[in-house]
Amino acid sequence: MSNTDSYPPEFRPLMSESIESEKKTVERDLNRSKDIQIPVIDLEHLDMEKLREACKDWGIFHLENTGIPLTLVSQVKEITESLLSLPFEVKRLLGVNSPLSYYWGTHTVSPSGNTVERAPRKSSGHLVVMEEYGRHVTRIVVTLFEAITETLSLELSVDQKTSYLSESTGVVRVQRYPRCNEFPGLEAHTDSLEISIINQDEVGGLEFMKDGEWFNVTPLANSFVIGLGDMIQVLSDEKYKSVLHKVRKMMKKKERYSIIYFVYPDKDCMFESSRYKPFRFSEFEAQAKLDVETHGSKIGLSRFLNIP
Ligand SMILES: O=C(O)CCC(=O)C(=O)O
Ligand SMILES: [Fe+2]
Repeated sequence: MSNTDSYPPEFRPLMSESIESEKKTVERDLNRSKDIQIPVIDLEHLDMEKLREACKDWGIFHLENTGIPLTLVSQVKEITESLLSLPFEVKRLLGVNSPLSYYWGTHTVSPSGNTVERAPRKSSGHLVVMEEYGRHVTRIVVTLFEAITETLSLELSVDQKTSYLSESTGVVRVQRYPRCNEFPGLEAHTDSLEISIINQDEVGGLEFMKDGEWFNVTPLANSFVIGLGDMIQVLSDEKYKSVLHKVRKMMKKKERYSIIYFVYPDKDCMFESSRYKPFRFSEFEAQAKLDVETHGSKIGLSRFLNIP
């Protein structure tokens, strides 16, 4: 199926190129990230020691047995695909009052193609499904956050918990990466938040850095990928690290979809730790945004280091 029309005009020339020759593909494959088995955490039967190790040594892991009905996940995938495959002009022009936004490029990571438009609310049925999905991922992230703070022996009051992990900030973002040789892609970054829940499809392409090397996150059926963000790094006083990750630029066979849930601290939440100057989350966000606008990419936590 040719669905070039559903992509922004500036991406179409990249997509119409034929997928490069077998020889070039082999050369490129030699430079590819390595395969590795990341930890698999069972949410229903949480092994706290395994979780601690996954957070300390990896910052990224698969989460299984989450209690999300598989039919709900399939419905969310179907909605994602149907919304994103609408003609670009339709997505750009419709639904100005919709709560859904549409953008292309990587505006939170670098300013490339950062135009933000509104996308259509396709039907209220879609909204019901997305809300149900939102409730599940919120439940999962709250459970996981509590367990992570337990592995750190952090005793947080209810107010502190809801400030560090503010449920009302949660957002589900659906992303699509075209099938092509070289796409502007998602460059290496850490997420400016607590925890991300990534649902990547079977195409794969998510990569992360560990001990200075890039590795693939091989898709694992019926599970999610959990990534620790910058605020877990601060909260844990660097016992746990936010994971540097990116998405491969070349999708050889198929376009790729990912459905991600991001959840942030409250804007006023104060972070204090031995390594960083005290800051409010809103200050961190504003600095990250400014850095993306002025330097082309996020600088992140090193901006807040507590160097005497
Ligand atoms: O698409 C993905 O799998 C990851 C996306 C991501 O890391 C992000 O949007 O911050
Ligand atoms: Fe990310």
